[in-house]
Amino acid sequence: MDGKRGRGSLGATVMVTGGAGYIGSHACKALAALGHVPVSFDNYSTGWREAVKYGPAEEGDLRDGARLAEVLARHRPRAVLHFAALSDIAEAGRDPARYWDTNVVGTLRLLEAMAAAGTGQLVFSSTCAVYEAHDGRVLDETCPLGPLNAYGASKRAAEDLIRDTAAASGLRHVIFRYFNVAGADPSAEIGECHRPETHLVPRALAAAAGQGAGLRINGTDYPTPDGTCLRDYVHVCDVVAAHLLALDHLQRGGGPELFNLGSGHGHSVREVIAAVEAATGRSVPVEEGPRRPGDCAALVSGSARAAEALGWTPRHAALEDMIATARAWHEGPGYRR
Ligand SMILES: NC(=O)c1ccc[n+]([C@@H]2O[C@H](COP(=O)([O-])OP(=O)(O)OC[C@H]3O[C@@H](n4cnc5c(N)ncnc54)[C@H](O)[C@@H]3O)[C@@H](O)[C@H]2O)c1
Ligand SMILES: O=c1ccn([C@@H]2O[C@H](COP(=O)(O)OP(=O)(O)O[C@H]3O[C@H](CO)[C@@H](O)[C@H](O)[C@H]3O)[C@@H](O)[C@H]2O)c(=O)[nH]1
Repeated sequence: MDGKRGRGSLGATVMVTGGAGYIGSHACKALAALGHVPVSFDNYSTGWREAVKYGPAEEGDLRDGARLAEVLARHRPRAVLHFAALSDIAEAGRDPARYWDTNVVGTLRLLEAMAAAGTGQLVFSSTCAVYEAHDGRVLDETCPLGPLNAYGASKRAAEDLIRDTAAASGLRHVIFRYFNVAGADPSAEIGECHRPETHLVPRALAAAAGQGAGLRINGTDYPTPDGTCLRDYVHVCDVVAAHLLALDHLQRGGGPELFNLGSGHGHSVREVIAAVEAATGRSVPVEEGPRRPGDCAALVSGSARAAEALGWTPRHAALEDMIATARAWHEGPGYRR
């Protein structure tokens, strides 16, 4: 995995909240490959125990301040990568309180515990769902905030909480707003697996493999070239590489930063389906359904700021690369069927 772009000093302990999840497990693998010790902190609500295999596993809930304090005191990490969250856009619309509880209250508990333990570096996973809908326009970090949905609202609140806390305490932090993360570890050791799965790429792969009832396209009447939503897909290994660069930035004494992470290209739902069909040689059975609440027509990233400040460029920006690695994971022995 090419997380080796960010080097930093060897042997640092880094706490990874959500280390059993999709992106967090890839971060743990990349950290361990560089000689760091990734301590996963996870309650396994959407993640998997067997994905925690690159460092110590600490079971715990973000909202449990005493448990966080105990884990931070024992491992004394140099930094925290904070991935743990709930992130199902449709579910957030149905049950916003649960999202604010985990994503905002959980982040507050983490910040309190870090302050008490003297852990002074944080990298936070935010989302492009914090932006206002600007259909067709490339979104950079200066674009007005919406947010687009209740999930985005909880992430925006968590961002504000981090910024206010940092201003008062000197906590050094980097906030990343990811676009749509896709793909898998090229060795197919780990990958994306949620139950239920809501994300387009794994759902299309499952449909191509004849698993489940086929794929519903959420809306075909958007003002886009083929009527379906355009999203900016970014490879999970590129996202992780940016986190390693952020850790270097913080370790060098770098100040607070906010960066989008995307590949800079919009792909429609129909294009993703066609790419899955091309990769698998199988057709994806689809039905056309209504729009999904909380969606907008287009979300495409401008990531110039991360390139300039961190030297980050996506190395796997081609959709085919994301689908090939996701497919290898989906069809390989590690996938949970
Ligand atoms: N996947 C994407 O496309 C995407 C895009 C933008 C932002 N993000 C953000 O990136 C982060 C990681 O996303 P992911 O796709 O890996 O999600 P995921 O669901 O695979 O991983 C989240 C992990 O957090 C854990 N978790 C949830 N609530 C917890 C709690 N209260 N205490 C402890 N652990 C808890 C889960 O068990 C899981 O292992 C999230 O913050 C998400 O909002 C993801
Ligand atoms: O069965 C499906 C699944 C998805 N979609 C559509 O495909 C697009 C991508 O959806 P999905 O893969 O579910 O990702 P998002 O819901 O956009 O959410 C991801 O991307 C967001 C940024 O856009 C992040 O904020 C979230 O954390 C992350 O989960 C959207 O237009 C969906 O409506 C379908 O049409 N059918």
